[in-house]
Amino acid sequence: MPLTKQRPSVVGLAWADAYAAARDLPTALPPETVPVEDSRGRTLAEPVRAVTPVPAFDSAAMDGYAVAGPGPWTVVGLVLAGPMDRAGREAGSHSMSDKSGIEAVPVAATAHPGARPDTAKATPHPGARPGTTEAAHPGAGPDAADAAAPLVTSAASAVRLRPGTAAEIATGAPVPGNADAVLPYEDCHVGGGVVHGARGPRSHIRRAGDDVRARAVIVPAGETMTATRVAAAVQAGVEHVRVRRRPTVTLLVTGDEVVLGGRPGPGQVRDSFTGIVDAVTARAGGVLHAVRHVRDHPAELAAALDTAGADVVVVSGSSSAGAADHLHALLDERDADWHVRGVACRPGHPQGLAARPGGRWVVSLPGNPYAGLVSVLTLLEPLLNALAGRPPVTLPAVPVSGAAKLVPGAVRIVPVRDGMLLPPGGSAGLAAVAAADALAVLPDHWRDGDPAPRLELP
Ligand SMILES: Nc1nc2c(c(=O)[nH]1)N[C@H]1C(S)=C(S)[C@@H](COP(=O)(O)OP(=O)(O)OC[C@H]3O[C@@H](n4cnc5c(N)ncnc54)[C@H](O)[C@@H]3O)O[C@H]1N2
Ligand code: MOO
Repeated sequence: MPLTKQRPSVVGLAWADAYAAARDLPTALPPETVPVEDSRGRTLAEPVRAVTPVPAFDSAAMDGYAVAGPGPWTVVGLVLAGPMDRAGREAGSHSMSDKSGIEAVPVAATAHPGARPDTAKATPHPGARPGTTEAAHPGAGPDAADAAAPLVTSAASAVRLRPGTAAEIATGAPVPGNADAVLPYEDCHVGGGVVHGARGPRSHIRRAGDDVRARAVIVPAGETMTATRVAAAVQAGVEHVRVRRRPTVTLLVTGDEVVLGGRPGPGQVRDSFTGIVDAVTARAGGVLHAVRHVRDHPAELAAALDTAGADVVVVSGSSSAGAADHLHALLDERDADWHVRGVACRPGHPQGLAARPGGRWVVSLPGNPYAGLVSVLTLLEPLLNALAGRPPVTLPAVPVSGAAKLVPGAVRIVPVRDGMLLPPGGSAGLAAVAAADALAVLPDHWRDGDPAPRLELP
């Protein structure tokens, strides 16, 4: 850069105003519908509502016996977890006779091995209290498999137990209609096909809709989907969600001296920005579509700007006043609307944010790597958050300790670790910030121990 030009001074928009402009000016991209399984990291344009209640049906919370009326209870069958029509479809079905204690029930023609407690071997259930169980639960022995058909079904929602009867039941299986409770194996004992025990204070029945009612909001609009939220939505029968379109980013890496890969030769430097822009773009809900190297020639940069075809074009280098810095002139020629053109901060003051006609954005990063990182966090991240439809972020103010050389009329942005200032590096190096867990934005009135806005490092 020509040495005759004026020395750079820290002038420009206040840092907090620059951050707020990037965060508040853009409007969210339009919504689209995607399968819920693909929605992780996407921002909701509409709330996710339960399609089905959770649980979807009354189900057993414990392995044991579903009982109806006062005890003791004669065991009349076995209810397993599974598709509601599984037993009938797989094994053929018929109605249980009135003697069974169960009314109008489609049941399987073949018994589950060991389903009848009175034919089961006298082996205690592993979880049962010692001495309380004299007969076994399902799977007790092959002799039982040959026995006459008992109720073996998962269609228990259609099943109604008569008072004084019980159905052995698995956790998660649908509870027969008018069952009052499930007695866990541990709280009862079985002899001669009869369950003895007393109901405790809890029914051990999960009622349909206990967790979530149909149509209830599971995740509100504006929230970002996570793996946990996807799982909650899937559990409630959700198949598709309305999310904001992801903002797309193209990174134009300018500079004849910059190489995108390999070991730099004499006079060359290795690009520092691709990984940082990729990580922050993903964190903000966007997607880095393309990275292009652009030589220091105005026509080449002009062509790259005009063909980028992304919602946001990030240009590294070319932010300043040097003979090879063409970005500002090119954007002025293209009627760009500069919202930020220089920020009162150190490092990173030459950064900028412009809107091009047609709703596309340009973020200008200073070429010095630490300065560029500051600008990624000051302008690019809040811009992408807003385009992705995320709610505006108020940066946390976290106490910072140590000594810093403050900048009158501007902020100094410094690496911190566990709230302690680290020895500062220059604006061109990244080693100092590599030791940090965040950046602190120190105003010129900051004092040791004062809180300062915290920028999370990618
Ligand atoms: N006369 C003035 N000179 C400078 C000013 C000023 O206001 N007046 N500002 C200084 C500040 S502050 C910064 S920051 C830089 C900004 O420079 P540019 O954005 O124009 O970038 P370049 O001049 O192309 O490069 C600066 C420096 O960064 C290296 N660089 C560039 N791209 C990359 C990359 N992708 N990866 C790693 N390093 C990169 C480049 O090699 C240079 O060393 O201007 C000051 N000068
Ligand atoms: O601000 Mo420059 O961004 O000092 O290196």
